[in-house]
Amino acid sequence: MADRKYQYDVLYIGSGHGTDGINELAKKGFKVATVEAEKIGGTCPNWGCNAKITLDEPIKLTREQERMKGIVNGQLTVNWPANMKHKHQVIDPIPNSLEDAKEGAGVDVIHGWAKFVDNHTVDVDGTKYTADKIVVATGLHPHQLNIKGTNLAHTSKDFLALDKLPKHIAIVGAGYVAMEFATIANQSGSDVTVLMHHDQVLERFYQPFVKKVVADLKKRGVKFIPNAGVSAFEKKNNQLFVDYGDGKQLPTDWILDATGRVPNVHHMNLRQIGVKWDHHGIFVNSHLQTKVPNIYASGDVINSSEPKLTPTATFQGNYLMHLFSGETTHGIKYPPIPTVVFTSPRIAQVGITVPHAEKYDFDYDIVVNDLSNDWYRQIDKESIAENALIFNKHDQLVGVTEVSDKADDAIDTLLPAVALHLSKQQIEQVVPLFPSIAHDAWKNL
Ligand SMILES: Cc1cc2nc3c(=O)[nH]c(=O)nc-3n(C[C@H](O)[C@H](O)[C@H](O)COP(=O)(O)OP(=O)(O)OC[C@H]3O[C@@H](n4cnc5c(N)ncnc54)[C@H](O)[C@@H]3O)c2cc1C
Ligand SMILES: NC(=O)c1ccc[n+]([C@@H]2O[C@H](COP(=O)([O-])OP(=O)(O)OC[C@H]3O[C@@H](n4cnc5c(N)ncnc54)[C@H](O)[C@@H]3O)[C@@H](O)[C@H]2O)c1
Repeated sequence: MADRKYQYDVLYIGSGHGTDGINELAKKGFKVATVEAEKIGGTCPNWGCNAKITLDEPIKLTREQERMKGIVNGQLTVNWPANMKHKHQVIDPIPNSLEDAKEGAGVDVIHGWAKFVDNHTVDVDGTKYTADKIVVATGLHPHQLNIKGTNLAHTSKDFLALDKLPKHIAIVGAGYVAMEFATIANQSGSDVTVLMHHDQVLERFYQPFVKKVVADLKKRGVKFIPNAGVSAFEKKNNQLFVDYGDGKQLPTDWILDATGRVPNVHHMNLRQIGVKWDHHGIFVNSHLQTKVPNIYASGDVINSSEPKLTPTATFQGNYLMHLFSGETTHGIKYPPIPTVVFTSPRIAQVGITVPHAEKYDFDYDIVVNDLSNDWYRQIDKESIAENALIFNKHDQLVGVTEVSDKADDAIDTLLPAVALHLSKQQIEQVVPLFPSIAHDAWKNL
């Protein structure tokens, strides 16, 4: 532990998943604090994963009921205000309960905006705190298009707090946020148009699977405009317009700018104290150390090729806890990080991707399975259900991608095989219960 020349052994800026491990560090006897400018817990619980998945639950249910039509009678519809009320009931208590848990573990929770005074001192709204080590875990904020009328557009955070669902929503971008929110809004009764930058949706995902999801959304009335070239947002007589293409205008009631997220690195004096960053985030070495040796970074704010997701942030936060407590001196070594787009059906993947396996086809075998014929998928009539399994030359599963209503669970189930490089013999020793998604997923290996 550090000498007490500083108030804290470790001070974290931010309180999201990039700071996971902080409670354990406190329980190990370290003096630690977290500074949070907004809500305790950061993006994921308050205006990211948890908030979104709460709104998505009724969407999932209506889709399932639709498939079971004639067996389950009636027509389910989503009541948006009730769905939003339920989201508030589930999500709003989270910051307080996280704060209680932190304080219970011995973490000091400081509310306010942190900026560096020097490499051991942080100023929070006029009060100074000193620490031996400081972790910058400040995350990202939504990118805003630099075009005329940009202030007329809203962010993912605004969507997740909409009291009333607009009749028409224009979504700019075709990534995670665009596709998940297009699914939720469309199924809740809104008319949705997606304005794409190029001609690909979810460009980092296996395109044959993405195309199935897009075709399904189109059937449900979502419109996609490729290569839209959005140039301005306007308001005339209470009506909003998106200017795109060559003089075209899309009338709309609400605009969602879903063009990505950018690092929270400004107004903190990072450059002044020597921490280096660019528009992808803060540069760190394999110990998550910035150019200033006692200052570290964790979570989305890091400039890294790892996906900017909660599991990555949690892994980094826990790594720092082990590093600071002397339990490791090694650099961080990432396991395969899974990811899922919560459309309906979902698209999930982990490990080696299909395009990579196709490019290096001498190293890999790709097995594509149409899962819609599996009896287990037939029970709830999944018609879009396919996976691609990627094996290396030792017959070990090294990557999976799946499109289906159960893709998230199926990928999670197969994670140990991918992460631990299980052999065929080891896989035979895993006996999932039956019937289950785990059994269905493991039987194809
Ligand atoms: C709409 C949406 C849906 C998502 N869904 C998923 C999902 O389903 N699954 C998934 O894995 N990931 C999802 N993500 C991504 C996930 O939320 C992030 O990867 C994760 O929250 C990153 O955690 P973090 O701690 O790095 O950053 P954050 O959670 O963003 O925390 C950073 C915190 O730092 C605070 N802060 C910033 N600057 C300062 C300062 N100077 N002083 C004090 N505090 C400061 C901020 O207020 C913020 O609370 C989603 C993201 C969004 C936007
Ligand atoms: N399920 C999940 O895990 C999940 C869900 C939501 C968000 N997230 C996280 O949040 C991040 C941000 O999500 P996102 O959807 O905002 O970003 P994204 O990077 O997934 O997608 C951004 C989209 O905006 C488009 N775009 C970029 N510049 C544009 C421009 N000038 N005009 C029009 N379109 C433009 C891109 O082509 C892309 O389609 C994700 O990368 C991910 O890390 C994760």
